[in-house]
Amino acid sequence: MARIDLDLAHAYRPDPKEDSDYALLPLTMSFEDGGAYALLGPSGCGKTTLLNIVSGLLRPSQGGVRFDGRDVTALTPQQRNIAQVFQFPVIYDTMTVAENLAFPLRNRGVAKERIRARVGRIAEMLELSDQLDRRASGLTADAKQKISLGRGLVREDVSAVLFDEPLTVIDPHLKWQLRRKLKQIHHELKLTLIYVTHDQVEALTFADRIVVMTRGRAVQVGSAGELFERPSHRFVGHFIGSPGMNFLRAATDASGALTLAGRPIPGQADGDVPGWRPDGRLPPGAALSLGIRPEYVEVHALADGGPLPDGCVAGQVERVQDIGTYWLLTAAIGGETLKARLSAQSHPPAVGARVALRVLGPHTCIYGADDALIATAAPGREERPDRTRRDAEDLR
Ligand SMILES: Nc1ncnc2c1ncn2[C@@H]1O[C@H](COP(=O)(O)OP(=O)(O)OP(=O)(O)O)[C@@H](O)[C@H]1O
Repeated sequence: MARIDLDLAHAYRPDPKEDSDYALLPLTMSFEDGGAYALLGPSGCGKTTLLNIVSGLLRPSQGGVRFDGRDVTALTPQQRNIAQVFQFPVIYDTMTVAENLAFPLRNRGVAKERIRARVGRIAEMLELSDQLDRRASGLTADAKQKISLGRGLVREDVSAVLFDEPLTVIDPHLKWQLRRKLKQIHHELKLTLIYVTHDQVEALTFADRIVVMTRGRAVQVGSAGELFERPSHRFVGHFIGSPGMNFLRAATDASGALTLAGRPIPGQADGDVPGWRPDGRLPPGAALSLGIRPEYVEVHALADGGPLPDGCVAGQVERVQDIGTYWLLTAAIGGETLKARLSAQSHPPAVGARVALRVLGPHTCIYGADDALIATAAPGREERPDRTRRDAEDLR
């Protein structure tokens, strides 16, 4: 196993000038020895490029790669001692399942007894034990991909195992089982795993740390809880969660108090809003964006002409959807919309009702004009770090 350090950029075209010429903009990042990582982002954001640079299939146009401090930039995947699992099964049809699993070990001259033990263990983990003597040619695509996963995991001496969307061909139910299985296998084998996916549920279930990428940039590296609670960039807030984070156009007045549509959000002067006190002074007179996840928006009835509760904005209910495990309420606030996830046991307000929506609280995030996080609630606020993993379960 190895610690992997990257300090690089990559452009497929020669002589890159603008950001858009780069598949990967300059980045510095480390994968800790024995960690389970996911590279997550939409199509074309640079995930495969990054994975291929780690494996040695691609040489970065700038900078380099270090394994345990050693410069491996010019080395091949074999020399780097990398195992890879691709989208589609790479196995030998004429061999049995056991022979396929044993292949990477036999290639390296591992002793027979050791091979038998390791193949037995991997087959057991992947529930392939009863198929070990079957010829691979007769197996389903799912079973073949399981063998590919097994071949990737069978060697104990690899620097890292890299997965490029390995569950694409897998049937949805089995996909769910395998995601959990891989997590369990990581805990047992303690291999460094890097897993490319565009599916947030897959990333959040599998990885301890997730690298969120967009347009050639790694915008945040964090645990599921960190990405959910404190997205460091608006893209992360939007991409993680179902639905993603709400963003409202906001500003600060001369004293640094937050305003929406030119009106101060009530309660800030006294610090009365429950759980809300920014962890730094907000710049006065700035154009900002207020981010709050649908899970954390509180919805209260609002009497005509009645005062707005602290930390709230006024809105009108546009839509209420029954999602099964929760209600999804959409409210109009001036020209913008805000979504709130309400408990399935609650009685949501009717469409057309005027409501107060609490947007300031312990989970509010404030973003600057460049979409980067500039403030959250100061410590001491209520934390719900397990939320994302639970949400990932809801989505499956
Ligand atoms: N061999 C190549 N030559 C030129 N451009 C490439 C090459 N491979 C990828 N690109 C471009 O580099 C950018 C990043 O591609 P990459 O395949 O790394 O993204 P990705 O996030 O893995 O996408 P996907 O999920 O669709 O595989 C894209 O704009 C893509 O068109």
